[in-house]
Amino acid sequence: MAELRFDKMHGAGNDFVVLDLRAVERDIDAGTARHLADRRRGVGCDQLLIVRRPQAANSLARYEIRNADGSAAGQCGNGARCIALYLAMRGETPGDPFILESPAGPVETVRCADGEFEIDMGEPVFEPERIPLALEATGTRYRIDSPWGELAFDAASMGNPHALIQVEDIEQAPLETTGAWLGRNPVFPEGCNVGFTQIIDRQNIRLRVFERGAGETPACGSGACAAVAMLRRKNLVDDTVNVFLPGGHLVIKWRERDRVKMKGPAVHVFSGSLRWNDET
Ligand SMILES: N[C@H](CCC[C@H](N)C(=O)O)C(=O)O
Repeated sequence: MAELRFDKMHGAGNDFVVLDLRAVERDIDAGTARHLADRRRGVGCDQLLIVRRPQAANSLARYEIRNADGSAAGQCGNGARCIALYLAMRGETPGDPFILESPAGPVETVRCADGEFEIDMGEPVFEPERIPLALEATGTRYRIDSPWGELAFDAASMGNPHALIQVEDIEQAPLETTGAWLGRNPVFPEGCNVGFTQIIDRQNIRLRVFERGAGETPACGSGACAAVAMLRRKNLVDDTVNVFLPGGHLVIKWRERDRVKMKGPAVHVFSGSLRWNDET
């Protein structure tokens, strides 16, 4: 029998099981991740966040991400804020900005006066081969034939792949059909998180994301970063944008050729421990 202590947390409703494995270097395989993420047989979450000892001298901790389907992910914006809160709750964070190591590279974290966290999420990547996306843009967008007709989208990486489809009415966005279809289409060799956005004005957008390995989540931090960068690059929004997702509100800042800053909430819900027969 295995026993694991965990913390249940969320960032704008995107929920996580946090496992602090800094003292016990053990792997968490895809099957274990799926078990922990199972909302009936396990604890239940969109992603599993595994806290590891830092590798870089100037970082507080390293984190790994597993989606609910057990697949590994390269970045998790809402998760980064939750790890920052997790460390702050243990009195491990200094007053000034501190570095966390994500699979996509270092992210700098600041606790704001209102208790939220601002994370420097790094630079967005637009080159298709680095997303990766096996498609060339036609004009300023990518176009692909789908069962529902031609689909036009933008694409970028924040350390994980994102596509963005603009819609007139976010409530009617076809996440479970078009979103699911594009997210596992072979043009994205590693799959993709598919965002649907309705632009309200230059400082406000609505966003829903069908996430790779998790389905529609209440919020997606890296997806919000990618969406603002893609829209800013086409001069459809300003440098600072309120992103309204079903689970909450994030503030994203990006100037061309700069790093994306994301500000948002993090909540600790409960701690617990789980025993199960890990030979399953
Ligand atoms: N919810 C996360 C994204 C998880 C990314 C994962 N779905 C993938 O890239 O496979 C966020 O707040 O950024």
